Amino acid sequence: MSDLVSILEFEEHAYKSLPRNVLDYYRSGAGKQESLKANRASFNKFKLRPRCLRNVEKRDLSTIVLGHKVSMPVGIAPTAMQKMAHPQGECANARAAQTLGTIFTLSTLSTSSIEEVARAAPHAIKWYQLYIYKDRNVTRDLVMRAETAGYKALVLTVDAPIFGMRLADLKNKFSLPSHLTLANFQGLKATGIQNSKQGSGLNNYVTGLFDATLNWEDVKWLKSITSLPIVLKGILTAEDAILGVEAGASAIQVSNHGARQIDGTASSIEVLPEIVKAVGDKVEVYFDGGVTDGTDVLKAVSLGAKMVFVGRAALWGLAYNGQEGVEKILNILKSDLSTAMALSGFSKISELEPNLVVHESYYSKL
Ligand SMILES: Cc1cc2nc3c(=O)[nH]c(=O)nc-3n(C[C@H](O)[C@H](O)[C@H](O)COP(=O)(O)O)c2cc1C
Ligand SMILES: CCCCCCC(=O)C(=O)O
Repeated sequence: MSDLVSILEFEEHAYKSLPRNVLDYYRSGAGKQESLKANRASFNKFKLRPRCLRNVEKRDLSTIVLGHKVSMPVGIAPTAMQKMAHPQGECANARAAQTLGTIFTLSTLSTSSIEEVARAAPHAIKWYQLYIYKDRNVTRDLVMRAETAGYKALVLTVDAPIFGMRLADLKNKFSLPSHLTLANFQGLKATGIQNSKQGSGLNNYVTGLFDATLNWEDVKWLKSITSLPIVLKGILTAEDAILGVEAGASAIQVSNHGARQIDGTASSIEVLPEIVKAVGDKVEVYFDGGVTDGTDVLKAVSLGAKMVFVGRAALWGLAYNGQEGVEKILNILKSDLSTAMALSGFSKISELEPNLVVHESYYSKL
């Protein structure tokens, strides 16, 4: 059992143990990384208004997401190429989600295949994150494979028509190590991702294969080829959230992609209230970005997020010691959330309300 007690300690450990090009790929944001800093720092702009004397002895953190019961409103966001963190990569991460009874989202750019992950964690609630390829037959095939393997939702990432400006990756000529592959594409050449001669190998790959013409018609097309619910991930405005609902999305994931796409956006937590106000009565709203403890989760859920996802935190757990490390970070978030709920006067997730959280400006206006 590790003696690490917080996500930040797992992060510190990963900073010391991962090879530099891998660490830089995982930790970096785009551009000057202002949004990256804001994702974490902005949680402190929202203050809790804890209530007292409300019998919080027994607490239930479970909730229902797209019809599936999860043990807590914290799940795992898609992150690419997890075998760079640990040899068991996505399979270990998914098994940890299975142990904790929560959602694991598999990236299109995974180093374990759709089917391998399904076999490794048959009882986990698995969602499949989709990037749309220029060749729609490639995309259609991924969707069919995810359906057949028992994934319960498609998470369409909509904030990545092209690659963000990630300076460390450019400098490092980031490449996927030669012993690893993008496991969903065994038959396809992973154009440019390995052994990059110039710039980020991932950027070279994305520029060659991803479809920058992507638009709202493609969401309708996706809906026409699948019976799975569609989650739109990467929405940052009420306008797009409304278009998403009109296009048939079942849920909206508020996210700035861990601040890796465009720098200069507001933090995810600052954006959340706008999206909840626009579509929160029509579809489920999820959240990711900068979560490192239970009070972050408590604030996001109180502001209307049905589910909160962590990206980097799970990678730091994976880098520490695979499945066990991810279980540890999920358990930390769970017990931290339980404590934060008790100390705020709440026993059930469904009781959490916007009134528990105020923007810091509230106190200066009194
Ligand atoms: C190393 C890394 C790889 C990522 N890969 C993907 C991906 O393949 N697909 C995707 O939709 N989002 C991807 N994301 C974004 C995450 O799903 C999520 O939005 C973000 O990590 C949340 O912020 P956090 O890392 O602060 O928790 C990635 C993020 C990181 C850090
Ligand atoms: C067009 C963006 C593709 C990035 C692929 C992996 C990812 O989402 C990330 O590194 O972030």
